[in-house]
Amino acid sequence: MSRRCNKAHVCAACNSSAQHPKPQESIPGSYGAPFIGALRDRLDFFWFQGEDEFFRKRKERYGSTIFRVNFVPGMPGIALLDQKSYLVLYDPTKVDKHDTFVGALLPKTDFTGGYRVLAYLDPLHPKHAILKSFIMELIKSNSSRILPEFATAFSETFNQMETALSEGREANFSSSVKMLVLDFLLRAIVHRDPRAVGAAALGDDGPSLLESWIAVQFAAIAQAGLPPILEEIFLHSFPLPFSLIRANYQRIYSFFDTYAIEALDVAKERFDLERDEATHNLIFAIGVNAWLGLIKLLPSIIFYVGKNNSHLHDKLRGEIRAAVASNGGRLSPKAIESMPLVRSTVLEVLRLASPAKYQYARARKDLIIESHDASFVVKKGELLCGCLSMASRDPVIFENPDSFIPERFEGGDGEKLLPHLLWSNGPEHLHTTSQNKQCAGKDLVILIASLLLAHIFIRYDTFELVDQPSSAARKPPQICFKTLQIRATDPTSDLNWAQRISSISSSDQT
Ligand code: HEM
Ligand SMILES: CC/C=C\C[C@@H](/C=C/C=C\CCCCCCCC(=O)O)OO
Repeated sequence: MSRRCNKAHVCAACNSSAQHPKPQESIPGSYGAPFIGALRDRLDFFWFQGEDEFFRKRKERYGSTIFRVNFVPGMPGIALLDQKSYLVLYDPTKVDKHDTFVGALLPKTDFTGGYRVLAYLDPLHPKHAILKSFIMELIKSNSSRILPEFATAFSETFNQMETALSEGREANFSSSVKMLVLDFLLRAIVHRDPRAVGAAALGDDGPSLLESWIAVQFAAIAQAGLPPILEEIFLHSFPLPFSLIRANYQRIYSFFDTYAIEALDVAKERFDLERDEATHNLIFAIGVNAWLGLIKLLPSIIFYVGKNNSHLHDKLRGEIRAAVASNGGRLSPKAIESMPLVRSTVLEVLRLASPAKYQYARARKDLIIESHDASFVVKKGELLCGCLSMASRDPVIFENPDSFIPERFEGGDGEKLLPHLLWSNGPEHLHTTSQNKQCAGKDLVILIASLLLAHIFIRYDTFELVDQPSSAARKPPQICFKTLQIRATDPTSDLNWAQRISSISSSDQT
């Protein structure tokens, strides 16, 4: 339940109709001396403070959730850290999303076949609606494949997890999720198993090919876990050339060009897209938009549920198994819709750990932007940067903003918070369209994350995670299973529950 503001202003959070405050003289903060200021901020961001402290310290120093600062790799902009100012990023009459997918960082189009792909286009661009509609159509037309293909990929992965644990090896989900998600996406949307024998097969190389293409393309803002001096000199100081990964990208392109036959036919016949442009857009949508987001989100789901095991596991297990049982033992779309705690848990993880941490845009005209207690003038063309992890913890909106509360989004009070859940580049209660920049996979993401939890608590009674070593602070945490407590076989069937559910899901088209 959001708390009432007690400040004199128009606030989206408490909907009061008080007078707008007069815009303050200037936005607090500074960019520092040319080059030096940007370098200092970059070193603070990556090394001396880290992302969270970087913004938290400046918010306290300036006494404002809106301030000027240099964003990595070195672009001056205006940070938006509260839920009120953040909403300007979603107003196409006020902001221009052209070439702001990763702020002012603009990888060469060599990485995407010479095209500026969908994620970099403003909704007013003539190609935006066509390309967005193409991706949305692929998700919609493959909806019947989502549940069975996820069930198969899940089962393959967790058979490996169980084998690793039984042999005393590490059961690293952060690593195995990369193949799980890629297998699932390519089988469901491209209709081709990446490891099926063929001239353009990816084999087991899919994840590493994608990682190399992403790492070089976005090196300037990546954190590779190298020693600071090496990372600063070789990754953050100048753009890396496409030639470093040309051969790898060619393999990815060949796979899609050879096997994405139905998808590329849809591109041509329904949207009149040339094959080459459609292929590069499809690769980016699957490889960056979908795969990169999901391989970060799914381990976070496991981490947050795993670290809160005991009572939450009992409640999730009870809800999931009851929903499946009341749907004829089928993990059907209807069963998924009967899991309010699963959905709320997924939304809470997306609030606390959204994989897309920043949203950028440029002021389309001179603007007044407002926080909960101040307003400022922004000049046309200035870069705005929404810091999602701060806005998602706005204390004006969320009770106990830093706490993981799996029930937070359940029931009537939970529904009232949906306008403040911003992970998909738009409020959760609104919908993706070809005219906005909200995530094309918004509903698919929540379905996939819900399926992960459902399959976990169908196959296992509970699980434990290996504690994170503190020394791994700078690298992304590795989520590893310590135990997977398999559910007892069902006495009424010669199949155990996991096998039953997988077989039913694969044949279940309802
Ligand atoms: C956890 C996973 C995901 C997260 C956190 C996420 C989040 C986002 C965000 C924040 C944006 C807007 C980026 C910007 O313009 O600033 C976006 C755009 C997009 N997402 Fe996702 N997404 C995820 C998964 C997916 C999936 C599974 C798909 C399916 C193909 C997808 C397709 C897209 C596309 C095509 C766009 C560009 C939309 C446009 O430019 O209008 N995403 N996503
Ligand atoms: C991290 C991707 C999360 C969700 C995908 C989403 C939108 C992403 C917006 C910006 C991410 C740009 C890629 C940055 C990669 C940096 C290297 C790394 O962290 O691995 O689209 O659906």
